[in-house]
Amino acid sequence: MTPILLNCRGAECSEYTEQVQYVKNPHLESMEEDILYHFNLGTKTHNLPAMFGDIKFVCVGGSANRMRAFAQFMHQELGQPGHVDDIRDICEETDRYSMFKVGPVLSVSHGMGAPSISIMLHELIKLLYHSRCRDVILFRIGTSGGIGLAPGTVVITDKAVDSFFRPQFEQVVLGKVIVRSTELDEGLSKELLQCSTELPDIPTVIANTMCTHDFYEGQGRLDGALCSFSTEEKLEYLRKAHEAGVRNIEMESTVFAAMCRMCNLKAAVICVTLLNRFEGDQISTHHDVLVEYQQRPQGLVAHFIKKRLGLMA
Ligand SMILES: O=P(O)(O)O[C@@H]1C[C@H](O)[C@@H](CO)O1
Ligand SMILES: O=c1cc[nH]c(=O)[nH]1
Repeated sequence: MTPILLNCRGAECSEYTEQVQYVKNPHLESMEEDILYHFNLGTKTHNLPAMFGDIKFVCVGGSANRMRAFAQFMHQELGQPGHVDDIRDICEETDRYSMFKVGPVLSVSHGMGAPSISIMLHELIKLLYHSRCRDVILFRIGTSGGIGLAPGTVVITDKAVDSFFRPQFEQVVLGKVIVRSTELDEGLSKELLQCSTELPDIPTVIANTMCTHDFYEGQGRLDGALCSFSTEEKLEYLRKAHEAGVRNIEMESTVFAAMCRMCNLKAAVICVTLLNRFEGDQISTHHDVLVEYQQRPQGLVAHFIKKRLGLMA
């Protein structure tokens, strides 16, 4: 694995002659200013290349606190100067998303579900474009419900599939349905799996991930405020998902994969399972155990980043 160049900011970097286009929008060129509203950042108000030009890895996950903890963890892992408590939320003036920068690593929260992560990704990808970043890899590090796996297993997504087990994401644009592929980078997934074998206590598999638009009925749960099906119908659906190679369920992977693919960004989805859905719906595991589970995708990605940076002995 070739270590990547650090401190290489956009156009200053002589190793690269061509910029990969992360955005696919002809209208952006003619805009005098671009306001990234939900980040409270903009091309006129902020020097984005100076602030973000050296970003090489972006990690996203639902919760703001988890993404702050991940930034603090990366600060230690990368031996960054200064105190972890001084890592500030770059988006602190908005309460939509949180963003933390640690050297070449950006850690961003995206909230729950496809609409929330989609808005964040539009602005994040434009941020990378305006900052003239190159060779960036994106990771979604999250939680999920497992299908036939022991709780605590980390699933690296092979195919991100919808509720019909199709590897696609449907977006309604101007009243028409646009279908986008959710194919992820196979080499990156394999590299992450290799990293998991180099770490103790991170049981990891590569498998399909189902992305739903709801946590309760949408994931076949019997414990929501509404439920329109029987226990047997729920189990039959989970069995069908299992037959389709699905081993975990979450709520963002398809749109994350589709947008990264459209925008030429290498990406991977790494989610820990909090429970085995064949055994129940409620997440009743002790809080401390859940916290440790959530750290597993973080440890795996940290190991990958350190290897890529040539920081492993
Ligand atoms: O990144 P997180 O752990 O928030 O992702 C999953 C999918 C939903 O956003 C949420 C549901 O609890 O967890
Ligand atoms: O069951 C689960 C657990 C976490 N996240 C989900 O979307 N589903």
